[in-house]
Amino acid sequence: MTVGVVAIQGDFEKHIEALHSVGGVDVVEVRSREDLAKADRLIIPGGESTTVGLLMARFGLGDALQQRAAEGMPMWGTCMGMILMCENVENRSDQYTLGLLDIDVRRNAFGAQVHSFEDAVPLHGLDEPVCGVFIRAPVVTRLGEGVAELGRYEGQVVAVRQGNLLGTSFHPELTDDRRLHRYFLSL
Ligand SMILES: NC(=O)CC[C@H](N)C(=O)O
Repeated sequence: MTVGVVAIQGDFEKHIEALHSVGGVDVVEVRSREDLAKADRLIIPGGESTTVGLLMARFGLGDALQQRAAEGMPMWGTCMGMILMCENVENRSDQYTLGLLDIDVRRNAFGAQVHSFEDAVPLHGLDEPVCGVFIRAPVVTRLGEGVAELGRYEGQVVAVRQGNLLGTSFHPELTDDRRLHRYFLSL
């Protein structure tokens, strides 16, 4: 199995390290349609969603991603990745998104970079909570019919699944807990 990690900007190297520590998969950095063609599933990391969205649109990677998602490719967006996968950014409605997850999000919902924090987040299907690292994190403000809520923090939805598509507000790649990476690889 080859896992693509979008490597345009952001903390993609942390996801690549996490995948190597889980083992048993090949990893490809995805910057172009050609890179994407080598991948069986895809992680979109944390970063700056405005910048990465513009570059994805410009290089035609966005269209290719939409096509692969429609064909059933498992994809997981963490923080920026979930923002890019959403239908609409509530507090920035002109922002380019891929519209893969039938959700709306609010960006920077817990405040600025200096308000970054870690805390325990209980998730459906996991016995023990994960350590959620929230860095200018979004929350999900609307869930479409086919979208399952996987977890909340302070009453806000911070993890969702829609078929093979996964979104988390926080950054599991910045912890040593690999349960979510394993879960994603099992989809
Ligand atoms: N850690 C992150 O990915 C931050 C996301 C960033 N606040 C954005 O809106 O793009």
